[in-house]
Amino acid sequence: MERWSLREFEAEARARLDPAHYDYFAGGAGDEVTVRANEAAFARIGLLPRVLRGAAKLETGLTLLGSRAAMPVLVAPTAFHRLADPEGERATARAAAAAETIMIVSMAATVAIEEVAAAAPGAELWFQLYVQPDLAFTETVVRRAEAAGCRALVVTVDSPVLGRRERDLRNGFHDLPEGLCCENLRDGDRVRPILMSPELSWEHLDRLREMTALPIVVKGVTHPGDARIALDHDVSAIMVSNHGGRQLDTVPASIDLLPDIAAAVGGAVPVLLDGGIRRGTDVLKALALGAAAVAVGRPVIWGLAADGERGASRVLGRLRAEVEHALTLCGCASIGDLDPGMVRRTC
Ligand SMILES: Cc1cc2nc3c(=O)[nH]c(=O)nc-3n(C[C@H](O)[C@H](O)[C@H](O)COP(=O)(O)O)c2cc1C
Ligand SMILES: O=C(O)C(=O)c1ccccc1
Repeated sequence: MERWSLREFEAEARARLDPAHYDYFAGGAGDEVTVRANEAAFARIGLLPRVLRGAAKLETGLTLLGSRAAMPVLVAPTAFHRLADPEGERATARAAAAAETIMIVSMAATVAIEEVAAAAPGAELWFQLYVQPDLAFTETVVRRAEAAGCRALVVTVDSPVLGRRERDLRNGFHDLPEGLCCENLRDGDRVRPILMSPELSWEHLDRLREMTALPIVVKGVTHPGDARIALDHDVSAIMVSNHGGRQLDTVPASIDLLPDIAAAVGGAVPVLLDGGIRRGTDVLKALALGAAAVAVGRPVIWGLAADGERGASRVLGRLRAEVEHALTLCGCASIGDLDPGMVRRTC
């Protein structure tokens, strides 16, 4: 099958995946209003290219919290990669290393963080954490991530409880198949369940701040007021995200939330964004509106399910090529040349 765009990988992945697993990856909460909004919102924003700027040499690289990335597109943390490919997160990490970008490894990975790091020596890895009510156990997970060489902690804060995903309920999908588990949750001879806790508060973030010297990224901020509070808690970056529409349904598209959050943060820390990025032009729109970089979730899974490590590599490579092409067409020599004046709301 020809794969000219990220969307074509989804069709191939769907044909190969167990339908219940496809639904788990693709689906979201409630009526999936937010899932659809994330992608649709990009189509309502236009790009205004600048001309005759003599931008010959292109530079798409950046440094984020001390990690180098060759493009402003990171791999978002997504769970259960071994449902998509037997190599699972090892394959994804190798693909991220080949694309010279950062992979945020999910706490719910089906390969242990140490093994992911060992499988992809060149990869820049960050670790996504759900703070567990048992802070001592949380600390053991943090220590593992540090020892494996992860360079930042991405703390997901949009999940005081898991979103209600009706596709999963309909399919009866609630457990990993025999032989797969969340390897980062091993505790002696058992594997703990990942707990979502409505009791989590900024105090837990402060405890985490004392626990580790790693930069902390808060993932799942949608309200500008929370972005301001996060700055008072010494976070190193803020990630605007509605969890790909999988938590609270009807949260607006993340790209539509970005301008207010970028204004609230005022450049104090980098603002990252995920949700609905499917094209290089989407990346440019997010950067023009104030994001330092974006992350992609589902497209990487579709690449992995379609063709393993090679598929994930191709997804990231295609996005990089699209970013370069769109930047050139916009008259930009680097991502720093993008500004809010280059985007226009079209409806
Ligand atoms: C199948 C799947 C699993 C996910 N698992 C996690 C997770 O373990 N931790 C987390 O913080 N976010 C998780 N997310 C959310 C992603 O990090 C990201 O916010 C979202 O996928 C971005 O939207 P996109 O898929 O449109 O790119 C998951 C998303 C998907 C689709
Ligand atoms: O499915 C998800 O979106 C997710 O974040 C998650 C949370 C806990 C375990 C597995 C996945």
